[in-house]
Order: sequence, then C-alpha cells, then structure tokens
Amino acid sequence: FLPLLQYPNRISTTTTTISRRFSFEDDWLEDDDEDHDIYWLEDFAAENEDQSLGEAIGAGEAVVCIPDVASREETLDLFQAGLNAVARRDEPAARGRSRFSVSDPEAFSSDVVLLCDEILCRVLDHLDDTIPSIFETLFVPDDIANDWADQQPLNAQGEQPTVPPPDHIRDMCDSLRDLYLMGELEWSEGEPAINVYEGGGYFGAHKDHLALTVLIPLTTPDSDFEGGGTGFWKGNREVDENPATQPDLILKPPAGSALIFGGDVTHAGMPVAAGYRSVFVCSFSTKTPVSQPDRLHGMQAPPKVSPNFKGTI
Ligand SMILES: O=C(O)CCC(=O)C(=O)O
Ligand SMILES: [Fe+2]
Repeated sequence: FLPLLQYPNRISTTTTTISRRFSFEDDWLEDDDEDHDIYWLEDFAAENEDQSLGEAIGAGEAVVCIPDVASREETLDLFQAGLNAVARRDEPAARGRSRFSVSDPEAFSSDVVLLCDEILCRVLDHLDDTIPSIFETLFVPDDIANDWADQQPLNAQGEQPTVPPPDHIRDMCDSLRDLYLMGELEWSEGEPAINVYEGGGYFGAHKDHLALTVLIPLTTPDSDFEGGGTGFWKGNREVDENPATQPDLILKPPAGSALIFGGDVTHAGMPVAAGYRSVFVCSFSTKTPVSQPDRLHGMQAPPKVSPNFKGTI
C-alpha cells in the first residue's frame, strides 16, 4: 500500500470520468461485442494484435467492465449488510472508510457469504467464457517454460514471485471457476471484502499486487453518492510510484457491474462527496507452495484456535 495523495476538493477537468455505460464514449473505451467494455490505459496496447487481453490486463494496460453481474436487489442486500456492519462497530471509520471481510462472522451472516460467492462465480464464468487468456496467462502454470512467475505482478515487497503453482494444477483446473471452487486461490489480506465509504471517505492510491482484482460497486453514482468512483493511473510498471497527479481515468459504473484489472495497476477509491459508496472487492492469484496460510480461506471463516491450544499451527 502506497500512502499518498492529498486529494483536492475538485477533480481535475482533464480526468476522464465515465459514469454510465455508453454515456461517454471516447478513446478510452472499446465495445468488445462480448458483453463487456474495455478501457485502455495504454494506447499502443489497444493496437497490439500480438498481445492477448489477458496479457494486457496483467500488464496493467486494460481495465474491463462487465455490466449487470448482480441485480439491484442483490447489490442492495450487500450494501445494507455493509451499513449494518458499520452501525454495529464501535470505532469511527479511519479516512471515512470501513472495510469488512466477507468471511468475518461478526460482520456478516451466511446469506451474505453465499450471495458474494454466487456473484463472484458469475464473474469468473464470464471471464472464463469471454476472456480465457486471463486464466491461461495469469493463473495456470505453463508446462514448458516457467512463464507463470514472469506474468505475476510484483508483490507488496516489490519482488517478482519466483515459486509457481505445482504443475498438476494444469491437469486439475481448466478455468478460474475450477481454481476458485477447488480452493486453489490465494487472496489479498482480509479479502473478499466489502468497503463502505461515507462522505469524505476514500481509499488512497495503491496496487493490489495479486494477479487479478474483481471490484463490484454496490451503489450507483448520482442516485446513492456523489464524487467517488475508482481512479486509475497509467504507467503502473513503475514500482516506486507515488502519483502526485489526479488519475487518468475514473470509472463510476452503476451498482452490479464488475471492474476487472491487474495487480500492477495503480488505482484509488476516489473521495465521496456525499452519500454512501460501497464496493465488494477481491484480489487473488493462484495458490503456490509459498502462499501464506492466512491468505487461503477466502470467504470461509478462518480457522479458530482455542487459547488453550499449545501446539503449533
Ligand atoms: O473503492 C474503490 O473503488 C477501490 C477499492 C480498492 O482499491 C481496494 O479495496 O483495494
Ligand atoms: Fe485496490
């Protein structure tokens, strides 16, 4: 996490803000005829026919937006569950942002877990069906060269992962859905999570550092909140980046859309001016022999160890 950025009250007018599907088409946007939109963060990448979309996403050159992965009722249920968790909590939210692990039984009921699971499965199915190069380039170990490690984003320590998943993953799993259902993913700390931003709330610029991020807004711009949105910066390959500028692109898709991007992309939850903004978010990579045990439970409650337990875990 790169701490950063004092946001000015006013968003720079050079920043492109896209809040409704097709309401603002310009060079950023390509309608892919696959029932999702592609936003290019690098112009050259859009024209590079040798590169798959999975590679472009992995390189931080493209962000994909899938519309309608969750219904209004579903996003309202999750948003309400987030608000309830905020109301039950004692401490005030730092930076106007609260963040709850979906797996936290004190924050959410099992209905919420099941709904998040179902929505994530829909997103993974869409990606498997329409952008199989995501699974092929970013998740599955290559059986010839050790390409997997090279394709991964730098981890939070700025290092390139070196230990790939075991080869048998390729025989066991054909898709993102398989990896998810077979428990072969590792997750960003505390994720999947639901973030709730109140007026003034934001999430400073950072990289997620895992192979893929799925970010599903649970509230809709203009009707539920003002300001906000997810900001993206170009040129994410620089590790030491501390963006002093406004984002190049701010996406504000309606509740129930899914934004998909890679772990090297510098992005932020932009400050909410009024109302509540909420997102369901998770970043994940294929599990490897060096994955931390506390990153593997996903939406399941982490194992609890009794205080009397004397052994090692
Ligand atoms: O709120 C957003 O749009 C960004 C959230 C985010 O980047 C995160 O939770 O890692
Ligand atoms: Fe993030």
